[in-house]
Amino acid sequence: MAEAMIAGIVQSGTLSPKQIIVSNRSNHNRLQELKVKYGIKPVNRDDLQHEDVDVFILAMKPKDIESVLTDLQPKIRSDQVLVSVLAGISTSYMEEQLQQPQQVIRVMPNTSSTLRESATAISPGNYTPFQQVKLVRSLMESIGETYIIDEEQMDVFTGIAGSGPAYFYNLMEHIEQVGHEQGLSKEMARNIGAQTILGAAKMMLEQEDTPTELREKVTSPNGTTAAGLDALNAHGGGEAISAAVIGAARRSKQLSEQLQQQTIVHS
Ligand SMILES: NC(=O)C1=CN([C@@H]2O[C@H](COP(=O)(O)OP(=O)(O)OC[C@H]3O[C@@H](n4cnc5c(N)ncnc54)[C@H](OP(=O)(O)O)[C@@H]3O)[C@@H](O)[C@H]2O)C=CC1
Ligand SMILES: O=C(O)[C@@H]1CCC=N1
Repeated sequence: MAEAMIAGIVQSGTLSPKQIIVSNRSNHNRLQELKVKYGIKPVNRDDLQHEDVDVFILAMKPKDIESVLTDLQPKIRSDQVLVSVLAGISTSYMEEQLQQPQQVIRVMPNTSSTLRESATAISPGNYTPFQQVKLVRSLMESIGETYIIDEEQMDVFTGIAGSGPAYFYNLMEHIEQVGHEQGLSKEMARNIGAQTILGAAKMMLEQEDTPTELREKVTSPNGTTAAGLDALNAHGGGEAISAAVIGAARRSKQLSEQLQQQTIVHS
């Protein structure tokens, strides 16, 4: 996810690559790869000059957050903003762990950040002034559309937009396969599938019509689309998508609850 954000931010010109300092746990080759590809500044974790950083963007796995915050806590000032992209990690959890009125912002981007087409949610914590929210929002705007939301909506946002690209890629895997089985080259099936998703997405964004109206305009009585939709519904197509969103949102909530329980056990 970090690479997707770096790619989008560098492309946008919002920051120069030299302003982006990238660190990780141990994979030096990966840092060098990012340096060659984007011109960012790689830094070993232990050599990071924390006082020089305006915005920390945390992009490790949720299971690693506790140790990262414990490590950061004595090294950061309360006016430095911590932005977390971690699924299921609440701002209140971060604030508690940091043991001072720390500026934190939770965001949920997606991998389409690479092409500056993310749908990114933003929820500030309790101690984050508006100016910092504005700053982080402008950074997130450089990788796509942004939405400031109540943090309680973050789980479902994650289920739709954070995880969502994978549902469409999964759909495309099926389209590629069935197109190929029915006589198209895989490349042709992939391209026409992707162009069809792109066209439908643009119709949704640029036309006033509801999804239902748009669907009905494609569907001639007793025609091909009706036959396709009947098959889709018979196989639980629509419900499957709802279940995917709910499953991902539930997992986001669960990640948060698990950490909260661990904190109670520790204290
Ligand atoms: N993938 C996605 O589409 C999205 C992911 N997210 C969130 O982004 C986060 C990262 O996911 P993803 O990019 O897939 O995961 P990856 O496993 O690809 O990346 C995790 C990175 O975190 C680094 N890391 C781990 N521990 C530390 C540490 N203590 N200090 C510094 N760096 C550390 C790892 O470094 P090393 O390799 O050296 O161990 C690695 O570079 C997750 O929390 C996820 O919820 C949010 C939105 C979308
Ligand atoms: O699968 C995950 O947990 C992360 C969060 C959203 C997308 N990927």
